[in-house]
Amino acid sequence: MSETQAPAKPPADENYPYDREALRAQLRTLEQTPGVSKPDPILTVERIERRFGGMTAVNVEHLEVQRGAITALIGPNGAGKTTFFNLITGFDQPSNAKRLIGGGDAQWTFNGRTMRRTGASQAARAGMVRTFQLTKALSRMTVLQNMLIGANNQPGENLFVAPFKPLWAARERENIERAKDLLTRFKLDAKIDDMAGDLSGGQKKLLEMARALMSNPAMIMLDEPMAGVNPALTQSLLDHIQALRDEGTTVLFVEHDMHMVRHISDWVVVMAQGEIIAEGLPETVMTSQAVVDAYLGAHHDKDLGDDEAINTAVIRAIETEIAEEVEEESR
Ligand SMILES: Nc1ncnc2c1ncn2[C@@H]1O[C@H](COP(=O)(O)OP(=O)(O)OP(=O)(O)O)[C@@H](O)[C@H]1O
Repeated sequence: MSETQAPAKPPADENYPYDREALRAQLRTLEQTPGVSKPDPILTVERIERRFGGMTAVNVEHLEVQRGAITALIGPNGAGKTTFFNLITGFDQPSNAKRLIGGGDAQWTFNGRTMRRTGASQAARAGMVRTFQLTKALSRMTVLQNMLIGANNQPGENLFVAPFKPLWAARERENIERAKDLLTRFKLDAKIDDMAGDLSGGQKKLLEMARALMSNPAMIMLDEPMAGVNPALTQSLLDHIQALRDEGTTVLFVEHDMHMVRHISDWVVVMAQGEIIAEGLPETVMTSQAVVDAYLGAHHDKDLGDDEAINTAVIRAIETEIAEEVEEESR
């Protein structure tokens, strides 16, 4: 699909009015408290827990993600954001998962479908795909081969289709066409036959995003899309994310870059020590006392070394915000 072509709406969202301002106006009326109900949630999470030994990495009581919005999930290092992503997309299982005998009561509903112990490929088929903090482009495969892995109607996966060449050949052609359209859109078409390992860090991020879109998901979950991306590609990534939302894809992303969070998100969810501690509009939530305490509290007894540079930037961003707010109030 070229940038000028009308985008195909995901079928799951055909009734959603993709009007950003109307959506934002709706969100502005919501109470800014953890677990607040959304007008039209695509994802609703109930009581999901993940413990590693004696440590609770995730303990989310209730969270709703608004359909058609860009929601940022932020929080200090170790807050549980990636683990939460892993649980929701079936890359990990909750410690309180429902089992036949015993087990807990973790449950989440995606697009009207109840998920409990769903595997990653089932989650992707349900319309929920994710990217990873460290890009997972398969470096010894070409860019096109990487894209084809992202298609969820791979002919070889289906035992009934695989023996019938005309059927799978048609699907293969369809997938290649879609891959080419997406690569054009992400300006990677010239690299189609290159090895993925030869792409720059930023291009690998774009490839991962493009690959995730091969299955035309209703929701894309991006884990730190900006990490390691050079400034030249930053704007292009931001534009792509906004374009996805404008086409009706729900976006949930984890990010440490506060500029990006403020710039593109419609709603912000804040995690600390595994729990959702705040939710709200990007312009206000980051100045809430609970959020400031979570960021500063997580590090008050710690020497911030070089490897904590990202985190330090987050803290600085929040401190600047507070200073600006105090200055404004004193005027
Ligand atoms: N496989 C694992 N085994 C043991 N502990 C784990 C495992 N995965 C995550 N943890 C721990 O769970 C907690 C939450 O980690 P997680 O990576 O989800 O946080 P995060 O908010 O994504 O952090 P960051 O912003 O640094 O990526 C951390 O204390 C981490 O050390």
